[in-house]
Amino acid sequence: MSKGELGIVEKGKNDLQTEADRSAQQCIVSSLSLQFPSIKIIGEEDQSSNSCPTPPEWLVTESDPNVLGLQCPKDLENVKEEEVIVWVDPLDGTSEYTQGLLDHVTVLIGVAVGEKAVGGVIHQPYYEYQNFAKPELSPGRTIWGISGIGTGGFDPKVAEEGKRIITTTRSHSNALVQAALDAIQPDDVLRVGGAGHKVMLLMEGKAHAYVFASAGCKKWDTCAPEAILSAAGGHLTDMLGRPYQYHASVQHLNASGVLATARKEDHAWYASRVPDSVREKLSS
Ligand SMILES: Nc1ncnc2c1ncn2[C@@H]1O[C@H](COP(=O)(O)O)[C@@H](OP(=O)(O)O)[C@H]1O
Ligand SMILES: [Mg+2]
Ligand SMILES: [Mg+2]
Ligand SMILES: [Mg+2]
Repeated sequence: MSKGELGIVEKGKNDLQTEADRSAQQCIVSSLSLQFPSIKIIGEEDQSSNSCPTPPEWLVTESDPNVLGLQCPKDLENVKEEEVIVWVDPLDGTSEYTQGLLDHVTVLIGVAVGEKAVGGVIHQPYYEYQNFAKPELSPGRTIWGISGIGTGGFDPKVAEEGKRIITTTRSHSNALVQAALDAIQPDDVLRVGGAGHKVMLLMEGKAHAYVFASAGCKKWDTCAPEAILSAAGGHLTDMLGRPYQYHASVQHLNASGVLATARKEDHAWYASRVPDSVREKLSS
C-alpha cells in the first residue's frame, strides 16, 4: 500500500489477490512452519509459483507471554503437533482493501484439531487507522480465542436486545443472499467486507447475526472467526444450522453459506427463518 501499487491479480470472477495477500501469507506460513514444523498449514493463496525466499526480517520467532501463561484446557493438553491444522487467510476483505476500506481488513489464523475449530486469531492491521497520520502507522490490534479458555485483545459487548441488526457481504451479494435477509425482517443491515470483520461486529455488540446465504466463503474465512466467536458465547454454522468441519481433507468451500450469531441461544431462531427455497439451494 505504501508503494502505491497493490499488485492486483484476478484469481476469478469477483476474486482478487494483491501483493499484501501474497506477502502476508508467506510471512505467516514461513513463521509458523519454523516454530512448528509438523503442523499442517492450509492457506488461501497458491504459493507454488513463488521462488523468493522469505526475508529473515519477516520471520516472527517470539510468542505472546500472556497467552502462554494461560492454563491449557484439559481436552487440548495431549494434542500432538501433527494433529494440528492451521487455516490461514492472510488478508480477509481483499475486495474492500483494493477500494481503500481498510478497516474491513483482517488477518485470520484458525487452529483446528481433528474436525473442530479450537482456537484462532483475528488481527485488524488498520484498527482505528483514521487516528494516525498514515494508515500503515496504525499499530492494529490482535484478538484471540481458545475453546475452553475464552477470548482476549478486545472488550466484548452485547448488542441491544429486542432488535435484529444483521451483517452481510458487501461485495458478493446475490438473489439468494437477499432472500434470506428479507425473511429475517431486520431492523438494519450492515453490508461490510470480510468474514473476520463481520464476526468482530457480532462480538463488539454492533450486530446480532451474520447471514450469508451463498457459497463463496472458504474454511480459512471461518475457522478463526468460528473458534473465537464460540469462545465468546456465539455460534457459527452453515445456513441450515449444520456445523462445518476443519480437518485437512475437507472441501475448502463453505458450500452452504454462513450463519453466525453473537449469542448461541439465538442461533436456532435465525436458522428457522431460512426460506425453504434458499434451504434447497444450499443443502447439498
Ligand atoms: N462469490 C465469492 N467468490 C469468491 N470469494 C468469495 C465469494 N463470496 C465470499 N467470498 C470470500 O469470502 C470472504 C468474505 O466475503 P465477503 O466480504 O463478501 O463477506 C472473502 O475473503 P477474501 O477477501 O479473503 O478473499 C471473499 O473472497
Ligand atoms: Mg477471506
Ligand atoms: Mg483472503
Ligand atoms: Mg481472497
